[in-house]
Amino acid sequence: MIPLSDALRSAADGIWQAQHNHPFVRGLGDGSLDAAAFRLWIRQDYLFLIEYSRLCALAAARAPDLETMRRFAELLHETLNVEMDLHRSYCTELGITEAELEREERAPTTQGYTDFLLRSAAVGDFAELLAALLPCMWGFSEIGTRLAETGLPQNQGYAKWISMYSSREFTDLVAWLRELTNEIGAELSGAARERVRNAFMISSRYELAFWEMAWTRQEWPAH
Ligand SMILES: Cc1ncc(CN)c(N)n1
Repeated sequence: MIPLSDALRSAADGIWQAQHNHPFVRGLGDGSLDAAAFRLWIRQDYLFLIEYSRLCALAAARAPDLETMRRFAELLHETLNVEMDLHRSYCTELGITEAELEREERAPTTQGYTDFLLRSAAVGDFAELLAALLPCMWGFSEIGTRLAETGLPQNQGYAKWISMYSSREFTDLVAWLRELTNEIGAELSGAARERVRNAFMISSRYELAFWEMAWTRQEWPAH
């Protein structure tokens, strides 16, 4: 039987291709992305990563064995310290202050996506949690790798973004997550496989919606 991660990637191919073709992603790749769209993305993604860290912590807590627990603890550490550090350094460069970040509220897409991820972790089984998390890691890795293959843009900030998500560490984490998904997938019944597929599709749609949110600058009036 086809490994579960390949089956999921294939089911979501249309959504993933739309991400590769999205003007925000293309603009990162060729350096033409409007700085205002990137600023909005950074602020919202910082809020996303706080909730995503909770998801990694829940994944560690619900992991079926010690090795998986250790790997999710590592992913949590990487997210809180490496990935969020990158965002903090962008904020400094772009003149976004800590106070501004603290005032930032989750836009509906960020809210919907993070609520979905944490709901999957709270009421789904471990396989659903994993399927909801997988597009977050794999999608960024695939995008970063493809953009790196076409050469880094002149814009240093966007080049740094691409280097982070195409890095060896990030690619290795995705390879491990895919392996874990394939192992767990081999044991799943038909109904459980369907729930896993649903979770993967929903996260993939939210990934696409997240680029769109930043591209169309879905900002909300401060109250
Ligand atoms: C929305 C989103 N999805 C995934 C990633 C990669 N951790 C991210 N930074 N932001």
